[in-house]
Amino acid sequence: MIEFQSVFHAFEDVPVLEDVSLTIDDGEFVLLAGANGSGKTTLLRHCNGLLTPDSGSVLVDGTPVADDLIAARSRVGMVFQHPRDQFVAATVGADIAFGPENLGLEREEINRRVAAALEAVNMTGREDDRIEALSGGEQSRVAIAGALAMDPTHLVLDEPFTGLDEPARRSVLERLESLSADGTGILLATHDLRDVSALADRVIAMRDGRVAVDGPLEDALGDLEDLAVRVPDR
Ligand SMILES: Nc1ncnc2c1ncn2[C@@H]1O[C@H](COP(=O)(O)OP(=O)(O)OP(=O)(O)O)[C@@H](O)[C@H]1O
Repeated sequence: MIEFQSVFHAFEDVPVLEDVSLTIDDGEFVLLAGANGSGKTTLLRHCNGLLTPDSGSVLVDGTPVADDLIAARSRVGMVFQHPRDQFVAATVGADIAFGPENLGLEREEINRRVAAALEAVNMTGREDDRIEALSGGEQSRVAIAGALAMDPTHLVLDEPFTGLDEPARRSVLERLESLSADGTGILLATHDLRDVSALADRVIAMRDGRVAVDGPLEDALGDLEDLAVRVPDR
């Protein structure tokens, strides 16, 4: 479970998160919506300690993130909006293997996880490709694969479908759906709820750093339209 307890965060005295309280349960698939600048990325970066609250707490499975960063980072898989920030190796296979290697897993298990993660993003057999030679969409898929290979208990994704072609998007969505069914909590930030709405248990929408909407999508549609979020046709 990921829990925000009355979290405040400011950048240079400008408040960006104000009194954010929410819980993502295991196996719950939650969409995080809101206009540009409403605080989505800032919220996501608190889930594994990339940012720390000015006041309030963020807990992962009951432990404050700030008390055990390593535990939070092994439990919460993070996919950034700009995947270039995320790579640590020159080739696809080496990059995806990096996290599982740090967990001290056996080579056979690492190879299995890399292959499964590549399959999930429709890139089977691309282990030896150089990351810098990949297209933007392919790099996004490698970033998602890197998070999947950690087998995290929670996945936090910031606009993961930007630049993905249709087969890749569908493949990633299917993988997220099955992970959620198996108990992985998923928090996915997006401006566009149309593609993912069928999977989501709940939508949280931010307005000016505050949670403006939190509930099942069907209850929230009217409010979401006011928040510059693309919603499915009714
Ligand atoms: N490192 C930073 N330093 C100063 N201000 C920042 C920083 N990061 C974010 N902000 C500001 O915080 C506010 C919220 O930004 P954030 O990236 O969380 O919004 P967002 O909802 O994810 O937006 P988008 O939909 O455009 O990705 C913005 O006004 C932004 O300019």
